[in-house]
Amino acid sequence: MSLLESITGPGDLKRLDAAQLSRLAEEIREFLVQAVSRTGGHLGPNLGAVELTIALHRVFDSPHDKILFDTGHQAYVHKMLTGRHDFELLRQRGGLSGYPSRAESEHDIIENSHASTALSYADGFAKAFQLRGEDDRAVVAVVGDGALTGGMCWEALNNIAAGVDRPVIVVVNDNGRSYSPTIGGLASHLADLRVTQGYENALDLIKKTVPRAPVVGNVAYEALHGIKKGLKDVLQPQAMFEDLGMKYVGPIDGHDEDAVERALRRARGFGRPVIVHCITTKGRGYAPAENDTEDCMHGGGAFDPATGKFVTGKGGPDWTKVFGEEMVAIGRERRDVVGITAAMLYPVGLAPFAEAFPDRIFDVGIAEQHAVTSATGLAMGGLHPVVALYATFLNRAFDQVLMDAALHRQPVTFALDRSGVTGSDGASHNGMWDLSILQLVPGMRIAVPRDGARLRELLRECVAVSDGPTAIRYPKGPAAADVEAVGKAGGMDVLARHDGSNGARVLLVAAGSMATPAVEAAELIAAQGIGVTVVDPRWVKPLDPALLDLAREHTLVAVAEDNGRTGAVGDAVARLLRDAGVDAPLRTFGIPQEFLDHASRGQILTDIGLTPQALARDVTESVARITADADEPAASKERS
Ligand SMILES: Cc1ncc(C[n+]2csc(CCOP(=O)(O)OP(=O)(O)O)c2C)c(N)n1
Ligand SMILES: CC(=O)[C@@H](O)[C@H](O)COP(=O)(O)O
Ligand SMILES: [Mg+2]
Repeated sequence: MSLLESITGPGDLKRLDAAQLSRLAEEIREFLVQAVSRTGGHLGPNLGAVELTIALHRVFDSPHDKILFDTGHQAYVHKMLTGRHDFELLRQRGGLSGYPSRAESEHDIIENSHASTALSYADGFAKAFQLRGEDDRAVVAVVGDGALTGGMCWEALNNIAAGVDRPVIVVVNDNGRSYSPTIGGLASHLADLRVTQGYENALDLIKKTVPRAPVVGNVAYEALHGIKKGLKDVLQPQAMFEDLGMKYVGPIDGHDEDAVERALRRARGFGRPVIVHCITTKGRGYAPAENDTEDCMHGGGAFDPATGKFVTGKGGPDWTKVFGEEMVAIGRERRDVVGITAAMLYPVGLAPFAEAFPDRIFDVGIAEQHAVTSATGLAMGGLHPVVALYATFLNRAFDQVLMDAALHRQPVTFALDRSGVTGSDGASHNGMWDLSILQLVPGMRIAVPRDGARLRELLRECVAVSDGPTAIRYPKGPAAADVEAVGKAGGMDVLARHDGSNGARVLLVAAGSMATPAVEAAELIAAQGIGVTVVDPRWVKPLDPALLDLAREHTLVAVAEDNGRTGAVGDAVARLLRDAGVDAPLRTFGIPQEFLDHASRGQILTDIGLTPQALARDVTESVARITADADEPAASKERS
C-alpha cells in the first residue's frame, strides 16, 4: 500500500515523519498527474498546493478548525487528505466535484467557485466562534494571489484586521499567476523578480499582449512579490499589512512542508489576524505544467501524461474562438473598440485581440465590478469597450451594469462566454442567470446568437450601438453549425416552416443555442401533423413586435432558452403577449431555477428537457390538450 492510500483522514498525517511527508508529496503529485490526465481539471493549481495543504492539515484540526479554500479549484489535495482517493469520475456525474462539496465531506466548506470570497467567509466564521465562545477553533483561509486582486478580499481584510481578538489566519498562496501572470502594471519589474527562462517566456508573451496592465493591487502586489527576491527598495509587506492591523509571516517557501508548518504554528500562536505569505509554483513538479507559459495547465481537458499535450486541444471552445477572431476584425476597423478581461485573457478569447492591439486591451485582475465601471469610464471617454467575462461571473457586477453602464446609457458591450449550462464545473459555473438579470436593466439590449455566423453578425451590431449597453451571450463548447434562415419575420430569422394537416400550428421561439434543437424538434412535431414555425429572435431584449402577429396566427407559442426560466426570455415573451392582449397559449422551456449538480452539458440538457425529442414531446402534448379543450364545448353540446 502506498503512503497516500494509508491516509484516510487528516489524523493519519500527524504520525508521519519528514521522510514520509516528502514521499507523500511525491505520491500526491504522481496521483494528480495521472488522475487529471484522464479526466481533465485544474492540474496546475493543485500541483502548486501540495505541501501547503499537507501542512495545513497537520497543524489544524479540520473540521473543528475551519480550512477555507478561495475559488476551490486547488482543493484536490485537500480532498485526497480527507479520505477521497477515487478521482476516476472527477467533475463528472456520480464522481467528485472539482470544488469543495459539503455533500462529499465535513471538511469542505465553500462550494462556489467564484473567486475572492474566502476571506469574507473567514471573517464570518471568526465572529461566530467568538460570539459562541468557541475560541479554540481556528479559522484559516487559503487565497491565491489572483483571487487577492478581487475587491471582496480587501473588504474582508478591512474587517478581519479590525478584529484583533479574532485570530483569522490568511494563507496567501502566491504563485504569481491567475491564469496568466497576475500582473499589476509591474511587467518590467516582474522581469527582475523571476529569472527562470519559463517565466521570461511568459513575460515576453504577456509584455507583447498586455503591456499596460493596470495597477492591480499595486502596493499589495509589489509587497508580496518584491520581497521575494529581497529587493530592499520595495516596501516590506509587513508594513502594509501591519498598517492594516495584521501580523505578517513570510515569505515562506510554499514547497518546504516543514517551513510552512512552522509558519502556520507561529501564526496560530499569535492569537490575532495574520497573513502567512507562501511562495509557490503553479504546476510544481510537472515540467509540462511548469513550462506552460499560457497558464501552467490551470485547467483543461484530458492530456497525455508523458507530454502534457491535451487530447482534445487546448484551444478552448469554438464559440470563444469565433468571438476572438471577430474582435480582431472589428478592432482593425474600429480604433475606438477596446477589450477588457478580468484575469482571463485566453479563456475568454481576447488573446488574439491583445496580440494585434496591445494598447487596447486591459486586464483588470479578478475584478469584474471594477471591469464594468471602468468600462463605463472608457465609454464616457469616447471608446467602445467590450467586457469579456464568463456569464456567471457577471452576476457580481450587476449593480455596476445597472447603475453605471445602463443608467448613464453608455455604449459598453458585454461578451458573455460560457452562458447556459456548462456542466462539469458545477452549480456556480452554469451561466444560467444573465438573461434573467439583464432583463431588469433599462436600456440594455441583449443578443443571443444561434451559431458562429450570427455571433459575428450580432457582435458587430452590438458594437454599432452607441446609446446604451449591449450584451451578447454564447455557450461553452463547439459553435453550432450555421443554421441559415428560410425567411424573415420583422427583424427575426425564420428557421423553419412546416405545414400541418390537423389545423394546429406551433410557434417555436428558439433563443441562441436552442435554435438547432428547435429545428430538429419542429420536424418531429410536424410528423404528428402539427404545423410549426421556428423563429430565432436574434435580439431577446427588446423583443421584436413582429412576434405578436406571429403569435396570433398559431395555436401555441413555445419559447426555448439555455438560461434559468425565471425572468428570462420566456417570461419576457409572456409579458409582451399579455401587454398586447394576445392570449395565445404559451409554454416556456429552460433551465429549472435550481443549483444543478456537476455533470456534462449534454447530460444536463437531457435531464432538463432541452433536447429535440423532449421539446417535441412536450409541445405535442400541449397542442393535444389545447385541441381537446377547444373541442370540449362542442362535445358537451352534442351530449346534451
Ligand atoms: C469571480 C471569478 N472570476 C473569475 C474566475 C475564474 N478563475 C478561476 S481560477 C482563476 C485564477 C485564480 O488565481 P489564483 O487565485 O492566484 O489561484 P491559482 O490558480 O493561481 O492557485 C480565475 C480567474 C472565478 N473563478 N471567479
Ligand atoms: C475555476 C474557474 O473558474 C475556471 O478555471 C473554470 O474551471 C474554467 O472553466 P472552462 O473550462 O470553462 O474554461
Ligand atoms: Mg495564483
